[in-house]
Amino acid sequence: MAAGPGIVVTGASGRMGQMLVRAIHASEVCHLVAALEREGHPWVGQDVGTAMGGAAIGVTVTDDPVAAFARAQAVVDFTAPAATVGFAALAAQARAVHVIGTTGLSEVDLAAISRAAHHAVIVRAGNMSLGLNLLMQMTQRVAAALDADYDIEIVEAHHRHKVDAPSGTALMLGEAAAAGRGVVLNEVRDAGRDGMTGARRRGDIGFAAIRGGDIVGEHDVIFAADGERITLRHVATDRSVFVRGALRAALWGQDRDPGEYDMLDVLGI
Ligand SMILES: NC(=O)C1=CN([C@@H]2O[C@H](COP(=O)(O)OP(=O)(O)OC[C@H]3O[C@@H](n4cnc5c(N)ncnc54)[C@H](OP(=O)(O)O)[C@@H]3O)[C@@H](O)[C@H]2O)C=CC1
Ligand SMILES: O=C(O)C1=N[C@H](C(=O)O)C[C@H](O)C1
Repeated sequence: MAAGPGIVVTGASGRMGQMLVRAIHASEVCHLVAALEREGHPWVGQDVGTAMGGAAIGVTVTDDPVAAFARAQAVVDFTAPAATVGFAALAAQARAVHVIGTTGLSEVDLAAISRAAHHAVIVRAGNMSLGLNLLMQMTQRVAAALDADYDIEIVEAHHRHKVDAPSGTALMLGEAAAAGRGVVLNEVRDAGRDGMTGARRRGDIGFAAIRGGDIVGEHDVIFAADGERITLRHVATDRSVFVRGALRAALWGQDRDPGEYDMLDVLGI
């Protein structure tokens, strides 16, 4: 008899997807009901274990989200914005908990996700690790304690394959800093400096992105004043921290009321 909630992994061939499939297959508190890939993907129709280069695990990769979600209690989704918005509506129809790790979502995407959350539980976070969510709280506290003499800059580094910037995590940290300071991030956000930018505007929150090699995810929040500087730093060295958080969210979301939640809710911090 399979243990715990049944979970669908979307984007099963991706960096996060493959780690999630392995973790759920090895878990004693949940089980894998389906591995989803897009139509035409070479893995569709193969056993997901074999497709990943290992032993068969008895779950065939499918391109049919409706049938997959109908058998699931949770959908764990680290894909791309267009896919995630579609999955949110389908997961809500199936009343499955939708755990969203996908970043790069637009305001329009977020509004669609909020609509889906009227009917089902959605847990969404740009970073699912415990350490980063703690750093977010610290960022808010430090920002609340300091005035705008302390320039806030957020520097993030990721692998060469990452397609969005600033990272979802950097934006979460920016929101936390803005909340601490009592301002609206969109009114003070300064991302992508290049050329004759002029001097830094007092009160802005700046973002800078580094892309290279296999960097998993590194974030610095810098509070720079005349004569001193504070740096809060989180370094992820292994994607397992995100996998752990996502599965914790999938379990936590069972039997909750419909709505939008984040990792602070899940972690209770
Ligand atoms: N919140 C968090 O803690 C974390 C968030 N992330 C985020 O998760 C996302 C995925 O990251 P990562 O695993 O590194 O990326 P990958 O590119 O390795 O994997 C993405 C997967 O999603 C699939 N996919 C993309 N578009 C669609 C679509 N329209 N329909 C169906 N499947 C689709 C891809 O398939 P195909 O190859 O066919 O395109 C691929 O299998 C990113 O947004 C990243 O920022 C990552 C780590 C942690
Ligand atoms: O794309 C990634 O890899 C990651 N994306 C997330 C983000 O955009 O912040 C989380 C993590 O940093 C890894």
